[in-house]
Amino acid sequence: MDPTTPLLDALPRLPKAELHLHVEGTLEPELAFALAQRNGVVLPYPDVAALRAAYDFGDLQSFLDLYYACMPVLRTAEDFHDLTAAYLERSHRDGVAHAELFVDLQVHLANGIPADAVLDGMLAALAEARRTRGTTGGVILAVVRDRPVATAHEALDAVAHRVHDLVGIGLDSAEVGYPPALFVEVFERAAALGLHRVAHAGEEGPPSYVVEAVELLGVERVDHGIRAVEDPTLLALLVERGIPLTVCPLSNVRLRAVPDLASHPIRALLDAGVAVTVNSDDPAYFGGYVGANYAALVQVGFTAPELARLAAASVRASFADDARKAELLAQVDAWAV
Ligand SMILES: Nc1ncnc2[nH]cnc12
Ligand SMILES: [Zn+2]
Repeated sequence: MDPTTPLLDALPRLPKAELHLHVEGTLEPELAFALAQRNGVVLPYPDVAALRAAYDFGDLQSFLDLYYACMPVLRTAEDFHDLTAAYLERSHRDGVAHAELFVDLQVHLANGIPADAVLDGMLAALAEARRTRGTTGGVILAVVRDRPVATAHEALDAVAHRVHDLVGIGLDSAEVGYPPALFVEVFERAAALGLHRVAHAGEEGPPSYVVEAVELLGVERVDHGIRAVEDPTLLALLVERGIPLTVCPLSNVRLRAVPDLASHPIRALLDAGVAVTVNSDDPAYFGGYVGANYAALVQVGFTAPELARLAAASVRASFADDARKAELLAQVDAWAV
């Protein structure tokens, strides 16, 4: 027997929080075509096989082009419900007990979809998952940084009447050329509305973008953040302030942010004392849900106690309430291979 088999078999029983997950990045090709048919939308690919065959990315932008090309199939609250429900069901099988989902609201608004349809659909699926499986979580409004800043304010305007339905604000999409400094006012507004703050930084962009996200946007977590490894002063800042990174190993390989898993900086980040969590980013596109990301770490030598520490870090870094965190941390503690 492969010596890693018992650990791989036990991984789904390890309770996890998934903190870096784009709901639109869970759109499997089969669902994309089903929704296209339901809504009379034409996808720029003839069939599921052709769409899946296009999943060969050279960098973040080549992925984003395809990701945004699929988004027009999402039109109704039912669509957002079905997408979110499919993710929550799938990730439950990987042991996800708490999930915080990004949504690119600006893009849906630009496609003519009301904010309420997006949120109603997602929240209905989250409520069902809570009722039927005990899964907790929420929605993070992701600011699409390569669209005009005014449209980020419009997205905030569109949800201001129900801001309690969101857990936070984030920052995603094409990174290089769109530094966090451009979004100071948007994040100040979100903070005044009581939202938690996170931002993608240091995925493809330089370590200085991570510094800006921390110092100018006041983020509580950094999404990706892997290029922080290049700057010892920044690493010390992340450790001192206790700012976790939501790392997505398979995403980084698929988008060629790193050459391969063996050279991924996750080990160096952990050795530096940074709080690291493991997440799937856009699992429909990157070859695996969060379980596959943990399993990939097993292949590069991570042990059961190390994976349990990563899961515990994900719970601590989440925006779940203290009682829920304590409950999940006790479950992580009790996990045995
Ligand atoms: N990996 C990623 N980086 C930036 N924006 C994204 N939107 C969806 N996935 C993303
Ligand atoms: Zn992301």
